[in-house]
Amino acid sequence: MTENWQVAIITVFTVLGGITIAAVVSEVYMWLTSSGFSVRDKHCYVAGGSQGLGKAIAQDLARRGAHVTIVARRESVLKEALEEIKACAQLPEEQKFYYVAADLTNYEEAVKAVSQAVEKQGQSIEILFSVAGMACPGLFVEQDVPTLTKIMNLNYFGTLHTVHEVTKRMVAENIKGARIVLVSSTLGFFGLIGYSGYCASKFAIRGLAEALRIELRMYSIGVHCYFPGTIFTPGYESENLTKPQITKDIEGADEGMTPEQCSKGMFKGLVRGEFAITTDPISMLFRCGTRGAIPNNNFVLDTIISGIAWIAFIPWRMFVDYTVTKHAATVSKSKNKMKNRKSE
Ligand SMILES: NC(=O)C1=CN([C@@H]2O[C@H](COP(=O)(O)OP(=O)(O)OC[C@H]3O[C@@H](n4cnc5c(N)ncnc54)[C@H](OP(=O)(O)O)[C@@H]3O)[C@@H](O)[C@H]2O)C=CC1
Ligand SMILES: CCCCCCCCCCCCCCCC(=O)[C@@H](N)CO
Repeated sequence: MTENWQVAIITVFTVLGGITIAAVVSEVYMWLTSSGFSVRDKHCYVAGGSQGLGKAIAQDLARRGAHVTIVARRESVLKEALEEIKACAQLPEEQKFYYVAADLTNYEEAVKAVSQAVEKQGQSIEILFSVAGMACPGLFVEQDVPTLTKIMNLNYFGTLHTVHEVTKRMVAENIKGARIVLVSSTLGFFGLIGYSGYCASKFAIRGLAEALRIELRMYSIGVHCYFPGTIFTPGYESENLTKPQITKDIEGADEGMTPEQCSKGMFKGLVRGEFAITTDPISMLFRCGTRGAIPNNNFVLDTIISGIAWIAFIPWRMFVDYTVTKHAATVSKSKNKMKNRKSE
């Protein structure tokens, strides 16, 4: 006769086995439906490619045999970066590398940059990486509206200008294997103190990417969105100059990655055919927990992780809310002290 404990063991193994098989089937499904991500001989346009994440992506593109154009404002930085990118070329004799200096927040300049890149390369843009972005953290009431607008102007409208121009050309020229890769942030999944303007801009990119993923199927243009956590870049160093201490304290839980690690992980996701790409565990947890109707990267694992996330979000919320409340009490205490000192 089968004992109860035997039934229990058999049940556990059947469930675990079932989950494993389903996860493997989901993986095979991803593999079958992904058309890969070949950049060889293709014109890849990297907006914001002169430093940080954009430069690391451009270097990986060079290693994979692409023709690369990088775009940013400062010509001296572009020049130096281009040499570093060229040095990574897989086939230095055949690959072409150019830079275009432009301020992408200006629509006319963004459009002109695209046509200059196409002219220089003598080849239409087949893959677009829209990476240029900035964070200018601060407490909402201490920041002025022009600062908050500046963030949106680069992160959202800068992205929009280039994406719109490049997409129109891809459609008109019926480019085969065309892809658009947008860069949001883990803060495109959830809000955080000190990042109000930034979160809004990165949520906007997620919205744009989700809608375009569906719409651009009409023209067989693949759309992907990358959601990185902390990356150690020049941009990260400058955002730290204005970042409130409380924001630093909370985000300290995020280990951070180098731009090279991020780019490598992003390409892995692109090759797997993922729409929403994450490369660190915290961003993965928030991707699954806030996935809405976006495509899964593995139906079974994402569903299990989303369940874990919804439970993990409870202590997370308690922690951030408590930290902010405690911070408010400290601030008002020190304000009172100052007042008393003045009146003495
Ligand atoms: N670093 C981080 O912790 C994280 C970053 N991200 C996102 O990743 C992306 C890259 O970030 P990161 O590498 O840190 O940024 P960096 O500031 O290091 O690099 C930004 C790049 O964009 C260019 N750029 C900035 N403004 C403009 C403009 N108006 N017109 C044209 N080009 C411009 C810069 O060149 P120039 O100044 O010469 O114009 C540079 O090449 C951003 O979208 C960012 O929001 C997401 C999550 C975390
Ligand atoms: C449920 C479990 C919770 C686990 C702990 C979470 C830790 C908080 C992570 C906050 C990370 C913020 C990264 C910002 C990246 C970015 O976009 C800016 N650097 C702008 O460039």
